[in-house]
Amino acid sequence: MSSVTPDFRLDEALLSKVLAVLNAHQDPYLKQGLVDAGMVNKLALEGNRLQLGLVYPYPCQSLYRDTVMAITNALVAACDQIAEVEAEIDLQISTYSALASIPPIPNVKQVIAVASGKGGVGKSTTSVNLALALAAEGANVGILDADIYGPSIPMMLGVEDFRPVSPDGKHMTCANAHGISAQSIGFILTDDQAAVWRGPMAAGTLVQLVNESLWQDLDYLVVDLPPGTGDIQLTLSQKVPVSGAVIVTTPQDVALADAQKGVTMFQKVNIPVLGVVENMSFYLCPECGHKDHPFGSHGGQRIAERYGVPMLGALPLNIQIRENMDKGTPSVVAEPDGEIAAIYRDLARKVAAGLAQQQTQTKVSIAISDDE
Ligand SMILES: Nc1ncnc2c1ncn2[C@@H]1O[C@H](COP(=O)(O)OP(=O)(O)OP(=O)(O)O)[C@@H](O)[C@H]1O
Repeated sequence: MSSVTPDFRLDEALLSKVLAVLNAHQDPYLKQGLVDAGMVNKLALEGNRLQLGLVYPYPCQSLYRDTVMAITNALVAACDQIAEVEAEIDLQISTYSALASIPPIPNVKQVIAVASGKGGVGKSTTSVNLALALAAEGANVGILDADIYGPSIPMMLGVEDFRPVSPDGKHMTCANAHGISAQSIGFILTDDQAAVWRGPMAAGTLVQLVNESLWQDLDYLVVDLPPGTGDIQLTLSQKVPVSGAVIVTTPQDVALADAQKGVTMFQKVNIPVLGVVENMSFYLCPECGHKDHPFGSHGGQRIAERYGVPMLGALPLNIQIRENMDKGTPSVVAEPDGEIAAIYRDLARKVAAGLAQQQTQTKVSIAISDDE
């Protein structure tokens, strides 16, 4: 997956042993050994310390430490010459659009469209938490609120008062919230003004918002589409260089029927569907811990199976998700170590791993010796 030429400075016998150990370590999201995934780009021995360079094509920095620990233990056990491992980990994400005919957005490597067939299923909630989870895993992220008839992202990110300015008379600044950039039609228009727009006008304005915002070197731009599978969604998917789409649904039959339309819409325009998120999937009674399925069960899984796309995750119906949103601090930042944040981060890693790319962003150095 990495385009970097590997720099291996070990003698042949040690090199083959080390590569075998590294390839026996499966990346949980790419489902490949580290060597087969093209992630090993540097190997050198200094005394009994192995210097290891790893390149990730998707953000997962919360897993780095455990990965390095597991690799270190395996290498130390298998190779007498190695007593410790010093790992340097890069994140490289490359520019990619599913439709080669659409030029890339300046400063944006990949665009993830988040869609739902039906309104109110939690599409914006998912978009915001997905964007924040990608950022928490080490990526530079922006979010575009394209939900023209109900722009809720300014409120969800606690930046309702932001008003864009245009330093060059051509582009608009974005809001910064919890470490991500955000742009919304809600920063510019009142709800009443946007609600009366007809499809073509709305779609045109949204394409303008995508292209004329001052994005700052984004790895991912998450686009929160309006609900439905009509003209706006179609125009956006044909005019914006989308890399992949995520479909949000609840387990209810009516939502599922609409979600299926969403999957087929993207498949028709050759945009890969990265998977389905089932929101409000279950309810855990805070008193007795009983798990209930108020909207039915396994609907998202059925859609995923029918269309051959991954099931990305299931979020509970949980009052804290709504309360955190209403306060402008989504669960991923309000309770970063909580169970909800963990589900969103897993979802983010699955989405990003599904997109597969490269370009150096961050460098993290972790050194673990065998006496830890
Ligand atoms: N898993 C959840 N548990 C509890 N409340 C949730 C959950 N997901 C979303 N909500 C709440 O449900 C409401 C609708 O969510 P959201 O605005 O994300 O839906 P949407 O699909 O984007 O809606 P629209 O179609 O209007 O754009 C919000 O008040 C949100 O806080």
